[in-house]
Formats: sequence, C-alpha cells, structure tokens
Amino acid sequence: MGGAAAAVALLAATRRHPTAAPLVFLLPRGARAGLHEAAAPAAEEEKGRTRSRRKRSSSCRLLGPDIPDAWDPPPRSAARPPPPSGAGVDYESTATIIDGKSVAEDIRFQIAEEVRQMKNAVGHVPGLAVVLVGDRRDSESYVRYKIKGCEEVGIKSLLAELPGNCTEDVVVDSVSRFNEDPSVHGILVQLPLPQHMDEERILSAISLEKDVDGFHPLNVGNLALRSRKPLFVPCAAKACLELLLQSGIELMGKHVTVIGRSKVVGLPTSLLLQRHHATVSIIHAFTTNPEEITRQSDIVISAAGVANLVRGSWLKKGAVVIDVGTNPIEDPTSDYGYRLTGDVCFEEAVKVASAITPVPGGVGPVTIAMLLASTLDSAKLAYGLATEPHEL
Ligand SMILES: Nc1nc(=O)c2c([nH]1)NC[C@@H]1CN(c3ccc(C(=O)N[C@@H](CCC(=O)O)C(=O)O)cc3)C=[N+]21
Repeated sequence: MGGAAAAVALLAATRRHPTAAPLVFLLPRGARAGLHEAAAPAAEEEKGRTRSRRKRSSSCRLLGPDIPDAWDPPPRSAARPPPPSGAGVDYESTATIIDGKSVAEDIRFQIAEEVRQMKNAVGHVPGLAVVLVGDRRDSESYVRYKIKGCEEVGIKSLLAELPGNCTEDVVVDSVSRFNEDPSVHGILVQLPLPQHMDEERILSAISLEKDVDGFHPLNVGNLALRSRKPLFVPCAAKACLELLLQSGIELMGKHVTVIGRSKVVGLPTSLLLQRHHATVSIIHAFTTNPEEITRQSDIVISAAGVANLVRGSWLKKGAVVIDVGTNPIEDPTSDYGYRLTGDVCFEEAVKVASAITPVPGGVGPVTIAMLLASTLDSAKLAYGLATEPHEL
C-alpha cells in the first residue's frame, strides 16, 4: 500500500465503534432515501452518472438501454395513513408477523457454535473485512451493525475507512491487501461508493473466494444458471428466502412478485426464487400496471426503496409480504424526528396478508446474519472443513 493510502485506518473495528446508535435518523432526507434497495445513490446522482455511462456504451440494443429505476414518489394522498385508533392493539388482522430479529438470533447462535468448533479444529476463526469509503452516516451505521454481528459470533472484523475524496486506486489497493490476507475470508465494500468511483472496477477487484456479498459477475452468473452453484449469494436475497422457508411457506409453483431489480436485492432474489421453482414476476419503475401484477401474487417481495409504495389494495387476500425497504420518514413523535418504514404500508397490508415482515425487525437483521453465515462458509472452504458451497 502506497503512502497516499496512509489514511487507511485498519482496526479491530469493534474498539473503534463501541455503540450502535441508529444514526440513520440524523441524515438529511435526500441522503437517506431508499437505503436498502438503493445501496444505490440517490436518484438524481444516479441520473447524472447514467448520462455519462450511456455516452460510453455504443450499443444498447441487445442489452437494453442503461437507465436507472426512478419510482415516482407516491402522491401526497397516498401518504401513510394514521394508525387506527387503539394502535398497538390488533386491528382486525390475522396476519402472522414474521419476527426477523428472532430468526437472526437463532442463526447467530448456530454460527457462534460453528465458529467455536472451527477454532478448536484448526485454531482459526473466520474474518470479515469491510471497506467503507466516505462518511455517509447511513453506511456508517450499517457497517456498525455488521461489526457488532461479527463480535457476537466470534468472527474477527477488520475495517478500512477511506476518505470520500480518495482515488479509486486507493480503494482497489485496500481490497487487494485483504485479498492477500489469509485471516480474511470475506470482503465487503459498502455501497454506495462516492460518485466519482467506478463501482464495477472496485467490486471486481474482490477475489471470487472472498466475495461474501455475491456481487462478482461470476457469482451472479452462476446464480442465474441453474446447473451451476455460486460461491456466494447476496445477503439480502438469502435473508428473504430464509424468512420464507423458516416460516414454512411453499415456493414451488407459487406466483412471487419481486419489486425492484437491483444487484443487491431484486435481481438475486428473483434468481434464487426461480431456483426454488417459483413463478417470478419482476416489476420496476417502468412497469405500467404494478398493482395488477402484485394482486395476482401469492408472495410479494418489495425492494424498491419507496415508502408506502405497496398499499393494501395491491395485495391478494392471504398473500405473504416480505418488505426489504428501509426508508426514513418524518415523525415528530420519534426521538430523532424520523422513523424507518418499509416499502409496504404495514397498517393496510397486515389486514390483507397472511404473513408479513415488519420494518424494522424483519429482513434487516436476517441480512446481517446471512453475511456472517457467508463469512463462516468461506472460512470453512478455506480451511478444508467444507468442500462445496452451502445449499441454496
Ligand atoms: N456492499 C453492500 N452490501 C449490503 O448488504 C448493503 C450495502 N452494501 N449497502 C447498504 C445496504 C443496506 N443494508 C442493510 C442491512 C441491514 C439493515 C438492518 O439491520 N436493519 C435493521 C435496523 C434498522 C435501524 O433501526 O436502523 C432492521 O431493519 O431492523 C439495514 C440495511 C445492507 N446493504
């Protein structure tokens, strides 16, 4: 690593961030929109970037034009309705609330046990390296959740914090050092990266065997080809499947609609669902009749990054709803003036659905647990304790 990279702070990260206050609430509204799916930049930034990207691509006929998903904000009249009187009490719903926190806790318990066994067997524990570029407060708080998760199960965590104005080469250098470090089994570059950086170049610097986020083109391609097995699958997609499977929800032959098509959630989730023999519809910002499609669906998985996009009227009676959105909305009654809400209007959906994940406390905690599971799997492969990636 060159002198220019001296700003890299490589730490036993746990000591650096002992507490985990949800700083996400403190961010300005624009910076926080659609955090989950949008592990992507805010729509405006993305539009600017796309323009320059489009100039570079001469032929987009076969692959389609490269334009970003920008959902129209819901009309004001569609704003989240006030909770019914007697909020907190059951409002005529029979839906099961799928408890992501407890699912995540069970997974972490199992991982902790396996980490202990690994330490006994080979004298090493798994290691996860996180590269955080810039000082977006939402990214900082997600990175803290990941590091706290590592701590809880005995996985070693390393954090490289780089200034937002550093060069792409500095980030690639940092990734390369983690590639060469045998105590590191997983490398995660927190997204979004600053606008001036080429995300593809940085992500493809991560060695395939350490790509616990599953964003490497070979991992994505192997996920898409049913005869092949990726080494890693993106954690949020795994979390959606885990929640469905653990809730005993049958997937084979079911009509599942995935809202959103990002590499972080929508795309890998739709691929994973097909491997489970579901019939998958993918809808996005250019879909003209989204609610007609969701109304026919047995399961709706929303990862659009738009608060209250999915209304009760979008759902078939008895549908299962998995809400991957993490959207901050103003709430003067909450401590920070904001609270997190999903893509789904929960108060409406809970009356129609047979099962639903809440936000917070649904997909989010399980996503972190899946990252820890992927890091453990990677270490098992590295130490010869497993010969194959995990079953999908
Ligand atoms: N390379 C990369 N990989 C990612 O997986 C990735 C990323 N970049 N960038 C950002 C998104 C977002 N994301 C979340 C993970 C957990 C919660 C989570 O734990 N949420 C909790 C707490 C929410 C709170 O209270 O702040 C919950 O929903 O209950 C949220 C969001 C992973 N992402």
